[in-house]
This record gives sequence, C-alpha cells and structure tokens, in this order.
Amino acid sequence: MFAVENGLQGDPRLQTISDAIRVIPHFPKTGIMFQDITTLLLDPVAFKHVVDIFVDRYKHMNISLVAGVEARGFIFGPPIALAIGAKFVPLRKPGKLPGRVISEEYELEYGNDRLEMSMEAVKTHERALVIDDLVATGGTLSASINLLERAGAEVVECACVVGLPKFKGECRLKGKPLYVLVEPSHDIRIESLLHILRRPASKRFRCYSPSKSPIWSSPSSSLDQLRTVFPHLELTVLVKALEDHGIREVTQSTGNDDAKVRAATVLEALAKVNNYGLNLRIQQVEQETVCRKDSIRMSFKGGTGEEKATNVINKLR
Ligand SMILES: O=P(O)(O)OC[C@H]1O[C@H](OP(=O)(O)OP(=O)(O)O)[C@H](O)[C@@H]1O
Ligand SMILES: Nc1ncnc2[nH]cnc12
Repeated sequence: MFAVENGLQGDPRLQTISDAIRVIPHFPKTGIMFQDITTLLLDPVAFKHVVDIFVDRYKHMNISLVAGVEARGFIFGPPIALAIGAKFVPLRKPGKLPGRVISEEYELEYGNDRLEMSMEAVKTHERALVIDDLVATGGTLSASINLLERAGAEVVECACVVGLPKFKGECRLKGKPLYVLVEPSHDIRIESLLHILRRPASKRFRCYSPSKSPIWSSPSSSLDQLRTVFPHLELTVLVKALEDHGIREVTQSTGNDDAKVRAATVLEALAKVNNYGLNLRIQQVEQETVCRKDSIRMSFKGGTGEEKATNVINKLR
C-alpha cells in the first residue's frame, strides 16, 4: 500500500522525498525511466524523512531482522535496523557471500538476476522486514521473501521508497503486505512537453502580434517550464525544434508510457539543439546587407547621388 493511503496523506515529507528523486530517461537501457535515488541521498533532509517514516511504522512491530537487497537496499536498511533495534541481513548478488548460502533466481524489468542469503544469518520464527529502494515487477521482493521463508523466518512486510505505478493496487507480494512511500517522480520537463504537444496543432504555438513582440499562445506555463530547462535556446529556436523533433514523435505514440519515453527522446534531442543555426543565419543576413551597402555605394560612386546613397545605407542599418 502507498503511504498516502495509510495515514500519511498530505504529509509534506512525501513530496520532499519525491522531489529529491531524479528521473533519468533510457537508463540503463532504452525505454526505462530510471528512478535515481542517489540524488535523494545528497539531500539529508529527504533521506532522514525516509528513515523516520519507516522507523515510525516498524518500531513497535516486534521485528528482529531487517533484510536489505543489494545494492540499494543496503542504503536504507541499516539505519532503519539500528533505529528499531533489529539486526541487518544483506541479501546479496551471486558469489559475494562466504559460507553456506541459499539462493533464489528472479526476473527484473531489465534482465535476470539471483539473490543469495547466508544460512547462519536467520533463526526460525524471526520476524523479518524486507527493505529495498524500489519495487517494479516485485520479482526481487518475492525472491527475498522466498529466501527468508526458506530459512524459517516470518516476513512481516516489505517496504520500498518508490513503487512503479503498474504495481499500484497490488499491495501484497506472495501474500505479504507491501508498504511504499512514493510513486515515481515525474519529470517536469516531460510533463510540460507532453502538455504542449498534445494540444491541437492550431493552438499549439499560435502566434499573434498585436504589438511588435510576438506572443506565443501555447500553454504558457509549460512553455515557460521548457524555457527554464533550455535557457540556451531562444524562444523561436525552441518552438522550431519542438515542431521539428517533437510533434511527430509524440503523436505516433501507442500509449501513455510510450509517449513519455518518446518525449524523453525529444528532450534529449532538444538538449543538443543550439542557437548555432540561428546565429549562422543572422551572420548571413548581416553579410548580405554589407554586400548590398557596398554595391549601392559603388553604383553612386563619383556621381551626384553620394548623399542619396548615404541615406539608403542608413535605412538599411
Ligand atoms: O521489482 P523488481 O522488478 O524486481 O525491480 C526492483 C529491483 O531493481 C533494482 O535493483 P537492480 O536489480 O537494478 O540492482 P542494483 O540495486 O544493484 O542496481 C531495484 O533496486 C530493486 O532491487
Ligand atoms: N525504473 C527503475 N528505476 C530504478 N530502478 C529500477 N529497478 C527496476 N526498475 C527501475
């Protein structure tokens, strides 16, 4: 279950946690929107909120064992274990643990893997909590539950910082409850881009100029948002780039997730666009103007129209 559905609705700590998680499109492979918790670790306030919320929840549940999944469960598990007076048991990737181990294979969002646990780490009937940073398919947590149960422990709950939305509603794993703090952070750039590109073409970048300066009538907050992300691009270049790179990509998407991934691709392309083309064009125009000035001067040279020529040139400035 999500923390908001369990007493923490409106708790500002959840927003702080969510805001501290960075989203990296196409990592570690195309199509994955990677939820990067390392940025949360850089923010001691957000990091402490995570630990505090879990500690509050588990401190009176008589838990004697906190199992953390390699690698990111090793970050959140130990501070929680210490605070609730439990031992910490690392569930490791293959070949890392000495001594007698049991192992479980499982499928990931991007591949297969195996987890191992030391047999000596667990006593029968111990009450265990499994901690990880994120649940996607639930394969890792299910393998963790299997390991603990095979060793005779009773798994009380699994807890993660982030839960991918496809998992929402399914709050039990192998019959065990799941407690999740936040849904994936939204990449504001992606939201803004989709907001713009989903508007009807006629309204997308409608430009009218009652005064001299053009007003772009697309959803201005979204466009402003994108302008702050791409401050190196002039507005005209940004709009042109969106038209060139974005619209076809996103209108061809097969669904919401696909649209987000495509929008991420567009954003990457935008990051590579620069004002170079525009500056080149300005230089060309300036060059043409200089040539025109020279040819006008030449045609009046020596004649009585020298003053006239100067007037024409001044108008060209
Ligand atoms: O719910 P699931 O589909 O099983 O996926 C979630 C798991 O995937 C990630 O770890 P990963 O295997 O990428 O390993 P890492 O922490 O070593 O990067 C994440 O930290 C979880 O452990
Ligand atoms: N989208 C995702 N972001 C971070 N870690 C993950 N593990 C599995 N899917 C993930």
